Amino acid sequence: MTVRINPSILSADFVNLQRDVERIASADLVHVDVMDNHFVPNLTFGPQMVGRLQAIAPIPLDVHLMISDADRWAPGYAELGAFSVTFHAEAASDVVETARALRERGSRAGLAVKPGTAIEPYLELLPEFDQVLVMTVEPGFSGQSFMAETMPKLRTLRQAVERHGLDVWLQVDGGIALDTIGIAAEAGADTFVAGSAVYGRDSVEAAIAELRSAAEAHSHGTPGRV
Ligand SMILES: O=C(CO)[C@H](O)[C@H](O)COP(=O)(O)O
Ligand SMILES: [Fe+2]
Repeated sequence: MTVRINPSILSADFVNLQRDVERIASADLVHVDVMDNHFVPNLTFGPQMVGRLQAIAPIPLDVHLMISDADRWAPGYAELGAFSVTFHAEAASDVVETARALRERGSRAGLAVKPGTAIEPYLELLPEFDQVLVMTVEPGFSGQSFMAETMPKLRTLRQAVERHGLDVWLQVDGGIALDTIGIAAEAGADTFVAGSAVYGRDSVEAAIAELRSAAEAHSHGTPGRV
């Protein structure tokens, strides 16, 4: 199974964002956290900044919207050219319509769920999505501790994806570091967001390589895995 490492620029230096985005060129995607101080108690930036990041980033943008009224605002991020746009199930009134609007505009459609949100109601909708994001912390801030109690949700998703032969990426976000990434990989994740575990290191390149090896060692489909 292909492992993807998506550093989160929430842990970057906002005054030197271009420099910090260029430092992670060896990663797969740039994870861009959009927060509105309403859906979550934190505020980052909006479409103007995402448009500039899209113009300068050396790797594609993985936009994670933590904003209310996702149905209304998500399609605009796809129009900026983002590779993927993920919105929260808790913030949308029609997740299928919003996912279709994203795909029509050329982006991968992602559905995110908070730690306390059950995944079962969305399993039959999986073909409408290209990726599902299981939050492994309460959304809002970087540097929080990984919540292992979210792993059963990931196992349920992995089983559903395999059973139906779907190509849906399973992403985790929050508290992913060298000591937790293997737990999420073993539970079925293939796409890993890491903020502080990348930008908190002197060598972000070494951090990305080490996270990738640790995930691959526990990934589904790895030769030798039972
Ligand atoms: O969506 C997020 C927070 O809501 C961020 O992507 C996440 O916090 C990444 O930071 P860290 O890896 O330090 O937990
Ligand atoms: Fe995120």
